[in-house]
Order: sequence, then C-alpha cells, then structure tokens
Amino acid sequence: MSLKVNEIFYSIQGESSFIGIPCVLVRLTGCNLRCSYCDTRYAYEGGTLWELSDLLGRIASHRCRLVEITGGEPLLQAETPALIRSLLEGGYAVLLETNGSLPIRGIDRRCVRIVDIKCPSSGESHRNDFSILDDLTERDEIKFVLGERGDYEFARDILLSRNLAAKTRNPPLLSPVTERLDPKRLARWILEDHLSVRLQLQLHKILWGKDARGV
Ligand SMILES: C[S@@+](CC[C@H](N)C(=O)[O-])C[C@H]1O[C@@H](n2cnc3c(N)ncnc32)[C@H](O)[C@@H]1O
Ligand SMILES: Nc1nc2[nH]cc(C(=O)O)c2c(=O)[nH]1
Ligand code: SF4
Ligand SMILES: [Mg+2]
Repeated sequence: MSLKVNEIFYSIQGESSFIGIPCVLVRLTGCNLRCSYCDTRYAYEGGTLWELSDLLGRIASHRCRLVEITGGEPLLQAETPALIRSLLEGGYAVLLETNGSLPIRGIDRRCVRIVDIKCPSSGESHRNDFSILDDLTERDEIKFVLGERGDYEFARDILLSRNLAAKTRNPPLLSPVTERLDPKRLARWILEDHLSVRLQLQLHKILWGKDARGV
C-alpha cells in the first residue's frame, strides 16, 4: 500500500474554480500521455514511495483543509482512490486533476474531479475517452487547454454538441497554453461566440514565474 510521489507543497491553487485558495498539492509520479505543452515533464519518472499513513501525516502538517491530487496522471496508481477516500473521511475538501483518458468511476463522488479533455495541438486528443463525461456529477469540472485557434474550435464544437455547460455547476474551463496562446485572443473568441465558459490563466505562474517548481 504505497504511492509514488513527485512532490508535495502548500501554495495558492492556480487553476480550476478553486483558483486563489490556499491548497496542498500532491503530485504523483508517472503519466500515460506526453502532451506537447506539458509543464510537469519532471513528474514522468522518479519520486519517492510513501505509505498512505505517512502521506496523510505530511499533508496534515500543512494545516490546510483543501488538497489537490495531481501529477503526472494520478489515476495510474492503484492507491489513488484510497488516498482520496482517506482524505475525504478526514474532513478535507479534495480535488483531482486527470487527463481524460482513464475511468473516473472508482473515485469517490465527493471529490471534485477535474477532467481535462485533450485538444489536437496536445498531440494526445486521440486518447480522450468521452464516456467519462457520463460519469460526471454537477460538482465536477471540465477543462480544455488550448494552444491555437484549431484547439479553440475543437473545444467549442464539443462543448456545444454535447451541451457540456449543463453537466456541471461551474462553467467549463478554457485555459490557454502558457506563453503559447495569447489570453487576449482567447478572450475575444469566447466573447464573439458568447460561450458559457470560464477563461482560466495559471495563477501560480503569474505569481511566481513559469519555471518555478513546488509552487
Ligand atoms: C500537469 S497536468 C496533471 C494532471 C493530468 N495529467 C492532466 O493533464 O490533467 C495539470 C493541468 O495542467 C495543464 N497544463 C500542463 N501544461 C500546461 C501549460 N504549459 N499551459 C497551461 N496548462 C498546462 C494540463 O493540461 C492539466 O490541465
Ligand atoms: N499553485 C499551483 N496550482 C496548481 N493547480 C494545478 C496544478 C498542477 O500542476 O496540476 C498546480 C500547480 O502546479 N501549482
Ligand atoms: S496528461 Fe497531464 S501530466 Fe501527462 S503529459 Fe499531459 S499535461 Fe502532462
Ligand atoms: Mg501545473
């Protein structure tokens, strides 16, 4: 019963509808995708094995009731559902960031599951498993990370054809690839098309710079 962890840190949540709120981030090692823009390639390998009870102790030491499990791809590890359940039972609010290629059915529905639907310029959009969208609850979040206009049109067409804005309480997130797509261009496209979405920039990079680690 152990988890391979790349890093654990306490910071301002930089993404999702929880943006701006202090949060403990647990970054698990390993990923089944290789997105062209990935900013956490250092999490593909390495890391340290943690027993679940030790990991819970380390998380508690940060004195923060909001925890995000990210990666890499957290759903690759067999113990991830148990970690999430233990945190929920300990009274934490729990967020999970996942890449849209793996089933979320085994993850406790009290957890906010943030599902990233990969767009063409990631090079991994063929890995999207759209059947996951049927397992979302209204507290979950849907996200697209956009590198260019073609990605925007891909996301817009999926959002509209599948009526994704109606699936979750929070509007779907559209986030530009940092330093690849100018956020102003994305803002204009969203307004032109009157999309019911949330434009989301990576707040931690605005605060601490795009290459800072452990923030
Ligand atoms: C590092 S991933 C980890 C979770 C999971 N593997 C996934 O892709 O959702 C966390 C989030 O960061 C986003 N991301 C990664 N690199 C980015 C970049 N350069 N600019 C903007 N978002 C990025 C991903 O698309 C994902 O939504
Ligand atoms: N502050 C901060 N917030 C984040 N939200 C999601 C992150 C991620 O890398 O998954 C992240 C991150 O790396 N840092
Ligand atoms: S799925 Fe997430 S961690 Fe994996 S390569 Fe893509 S952005 Fe990086
Ligand atoms: Mg990140």
